[in-house]
Formats: sequence, C-alpha cells, structure tokens
Amino acid sequence: MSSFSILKSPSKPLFFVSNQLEKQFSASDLHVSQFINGQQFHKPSISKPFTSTSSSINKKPITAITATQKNDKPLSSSSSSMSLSVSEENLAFPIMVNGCTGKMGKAIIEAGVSAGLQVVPVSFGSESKSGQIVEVGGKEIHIYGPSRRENILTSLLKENPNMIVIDFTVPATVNANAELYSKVGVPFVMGTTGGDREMLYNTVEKSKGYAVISPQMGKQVVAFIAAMDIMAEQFPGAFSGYSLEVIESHQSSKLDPSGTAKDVIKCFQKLGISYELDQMQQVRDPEQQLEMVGVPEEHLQGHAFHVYHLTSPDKTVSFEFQHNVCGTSIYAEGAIDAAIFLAKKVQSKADRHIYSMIDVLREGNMR
Ligand SMILES: NC(=O)C1=CN([C@@H]2O[C@H](COP(=O)(O)OP(=O)(O)OC[C@H]3O[C@@H](n4cnc5c(N)ncnc54)[C@H](O)[C@@H]3O)[C@@H](O)[C@H]2O)C=CC1
Ligand SMILES: O=C(O)C1=N[C@H](C(=O)O)C[C@H](O)C1
Repeated sequence: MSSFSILKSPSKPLFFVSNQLEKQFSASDLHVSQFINGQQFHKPSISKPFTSTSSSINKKPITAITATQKNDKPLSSSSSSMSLSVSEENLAFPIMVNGCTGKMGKAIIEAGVSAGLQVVPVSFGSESKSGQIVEVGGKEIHIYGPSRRENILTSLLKENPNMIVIDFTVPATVNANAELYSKVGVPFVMGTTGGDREMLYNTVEKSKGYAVISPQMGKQVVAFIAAMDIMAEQFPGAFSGYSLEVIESHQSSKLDPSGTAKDVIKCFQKLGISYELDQMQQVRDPEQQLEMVGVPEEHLQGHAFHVYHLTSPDKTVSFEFQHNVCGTSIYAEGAIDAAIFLAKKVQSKADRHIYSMIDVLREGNMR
C-alpha cells in the first residue's frame, strides 16, 4: 500500500483543530519549498502539497471554540456540572495581565472581563511602552517597563492578596519575570514561550510557588498533546525507524520557534523517532503561508498551523497529525481557565508546585 492511499483515504488528518478568528523569516524559501515538495510529505503530482491541508482548513472540519459559541455562551455561565463559573465558585479574583498590549494580552483581558474577573490597572510591558496608559477591554491600564517591577508587584499583591498574574510577553523576559513572580510570591500563569525552560522550571520549583506553565493553552490542543504523551508512555519505541517532518507556521512577528511543536516532538522522540529540534521547519513568510500552507489571508497576522508527518522506513506507511488555529480565543479562554484553576489551588491550600495545562484539563477545570 502506498503512503498516498493512507493519506488520501481518510483525506483528513487524524487530528485537526481549527478555530475562527487573529519577523523574522527563519526558514529560507528554498528550504521550505524543498521540504514542502518533498516526495514523502504529499503526493508528488500535487504542486501545492499543502492544498489537501488547506482544503480541509477551508472546510473547517472541527471548529474548536468559535466567536459565535463564545457569544452564545458567556464565559461566566456554567455549561456543565464540571465547568466553572467564577461567581458560583466565589472566585472573583483579580488578574494582572503582563504584555497587555500584545495580541494575547488583549484577548486575555477581554476573556477575563467576560468571565467576571477583575483586571488590575497595571501591566508590565516593554521599555518603549513604559509610562503609557492604554485602554484594553474597556479598562485603562498603566504600563510599567523593566525597572521598579519588584516594588510595584509587591504593592499590588498587598492590595490584591488573591491576585493571579498572567504572563504573555516575550521569550527574552520569561526567566526574569518568573524569577520576579517567584520572589514576590505571586501565583502565575506563564503562557510565554521560549527563554531557558529548564531554568524557568528550576526557579519556580525552588521557590515552592504556585504556577501553571504551558506553551499551549488551547484545550483541544492540550488534549492532543496529552494523548500523544500517553501513547509515548504506553508504547515507547513504537515508531522506531520512522522519519518525521514538522512544519509550523505562525505570524511573521513571532520571535521563537513553536513551543507547542517542541513538546509534541518530545513525544515522537519517546516513540522512538530520531529528530532534532533544529530540523523543525518554521514558516514566517506571509506569501508562503498563503500559497503553500493555506492560511486564510485574514489570519496571516495571527495563526498557528502545525503539521507532523511520519513515514515508515520502507515508505509504505505514513501518518499525519495537524492542529491549525486562527486567532487567539482558544488560548485566551484556556489561560483564564488556568488562572481559575490556580486560584482554586491557592484557596484550597493545595500542593505548591508547577502545574501543567494537562493538570488543568484533567481536573475538568476548562469550560
Ligand atoms: N501558551 C499559549 O497558548 C500561547 C503562547 N503564546 C506566546 O505568548 C507570547 C506573546 O504572544 P503575542 O501576544 O502573540 O505577542 P505580541 O508580540 O503580540 O505581544 C507581546 C507583548 O509583550 C510586551 N513586551 C515586550 N517586551 C516586554 C518586556 N520586556 N516585559 C514585558 N512585556 C514585554 C509587548 O509590549 C507586547 O505587549 C509569545 O511568547 C507567544 O509564543 C502565544 C499564543 C498562545
Ligand atoms: O506565538 C504564538 O502565536 C503561539 N505560540 C505558542 C507556541 O509557540 O507554541 C502557541 C501557539 O502555537 C501560538
């Protein structure tokens, strides 16, 4: 059986997440097109191999959380016995959103306000934005640059003892921010990717603080990673000898490689596949995203498309997994779920340690 029949017959990848609604070009044109036109990846006669992907994308096979769903079902209303309503749980705690002028910061403030949370009117931002007062989600927020953060955070926490910090800033500041939150003792959700991840975990572990850290907050994508992790644990080496190709496409402003793909690749490595992180193909060029990846034009400035393609040593078997997200709502809602989860942990004096989004998902704390 050829790999094409396996790819073609289901015609859709095994996993596919699409969500409606959101510079550095790091892979050379040549490299990407060589890869995309690679014989193992898709049927060679298809001149734009991502077409099968993009047609699925355009058909929107699974819509994770759409703006319509969000509007139909306010975040503060309980949708099942498992789900959380902030008011029901008496958990209307304040959040401080760092990076509030960014794509994620804005989306989180809006999601937080919808969930009935208070947003403190202070945010840590870049040096260039320091001193500005911005309006986000109908709230006026004062931006503070990198200096005097410890004093500011200490006073804020004194005034808002139940406060949870949500950080969606930039890779360059992940470690310093985590150190600060740990030193001051404020529970935090770290959605920012990159930085030195080992150091990040060590810092927080040593401080014995409360945190949720995850490069991926989207509930359905988290469930996919959890499933891959379970597969890797249960069947280590099951894909030994298979080759792996990974393409991730994000808006051109993204500063680092996909943190989510790095986590998924770790699962493939446990499954026996030999793959180095620097083999991952990053697409940041909008033209390629339109032409080859099939990103809808309106989402060029905010998308996260991932494809993982596995091929057996004799090339007779192949697998393909995808998770393709447009916009930010899936992450913003997940980040608010993580903050609610953390607030409950603090309130119930649960173990002080680093939780993952899989923990959040497992406890049914995602609405
Ligand atoms: N965990 C998840 O599910 C997701 C994680 N992300 C990650 O979140 C981060 C932010 O993403 P976007 O909002 O798309 O980026 P963005 O570029 O739109 O926003 C970045 C924000 O950080 C601020 N900033 C810059 N330097 C800073 C500093 N030194 N201290 C504090 N703030 C600073 C900027 O002013 C801006 O407000 C990235 O690392 C991205 O990979 C993004 C989407 C989902
Ligand atoms: O920067 C983004 O946009 C995203 N970053 C996260 C990552 O690097 O994994 C999550 C998602 O891919 C969106």
